[in-house]
Amino acid sequence: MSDSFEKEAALAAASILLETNSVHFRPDEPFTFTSGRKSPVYIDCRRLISFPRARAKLMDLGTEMILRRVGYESLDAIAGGETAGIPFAAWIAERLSLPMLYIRKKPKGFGRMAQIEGEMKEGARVLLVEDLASEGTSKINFVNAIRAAGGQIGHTFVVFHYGIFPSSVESLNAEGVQLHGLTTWHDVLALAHERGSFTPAQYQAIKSFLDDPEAWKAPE
Ligand SMILES: O=P(O)(O)OC[C@H]1O[C@H](OP(=O)(O)OP(=O)(O)O)[C@H](O)[C@@H]1O
Ligand SMILES: O=C(O)c1cc(=O)[nH]c(=O)[nH]1
Repeated sequence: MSDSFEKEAALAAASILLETNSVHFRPDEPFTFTSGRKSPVYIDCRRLISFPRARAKLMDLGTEMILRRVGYESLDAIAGGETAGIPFAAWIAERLSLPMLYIRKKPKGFGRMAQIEGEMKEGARVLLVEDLASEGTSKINFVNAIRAAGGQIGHTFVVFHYGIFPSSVESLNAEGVQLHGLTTWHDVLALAHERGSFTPAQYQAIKSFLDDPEAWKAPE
């Protein structure tokens, strides 16, 4: 983290995720990611919508991060990724006084057959907003949809970025898209350790997954 704003943002977001019980650890019954990967940990950012003070703080920080990193006059629309990205995109669009869109995972199979909902002008500079990035698979799908519909995209914002899968940043960078996240697993784990949120055994197990997710094996 480069400056005091970024440090404050990372700490506040990590603290909110812990306080709202959005951080899950379940080694005996692993979670399945969108990519198909099995994992003993899962972050449920969808819960955040039910906590008005926490979500307002996160959206204030997110808006500030976007203004600092992307700019004040460099975006024409804010697009939420179906499903979890949609409410966050709405709150950020409101704060930035920009039009909002949402992007379906797949084109709707009937009606207009649209994948992008809302009015996206040809060449619009779109920010993709999502709740979270793990391996980046869903982001690439949404980026392709924005481009196929005539939009431009160079930035995506998430509340939480795993920060342990280099492929997430690399695959987006290869598409010319920068990923901006408020906080990562490194921030959450450090704060959880400081607060004693996990037992020493849980802490070690989570750390060993985060240090080397490829080596982690789900129980038979
Ligand atoms: O693959 P990544 O780009 O790293 O992001 C992981 C995605 O997985 C989750 O969505 P999920 O597919 O579970 O759908 P949902 O938003 O409809 O719950 C989450 O909301 C992210 O969008
Ligand atoms: O990769 C995913 O699908 C994923 C991971 C995670 O921790 N939380 C989530 O909502 N999705």
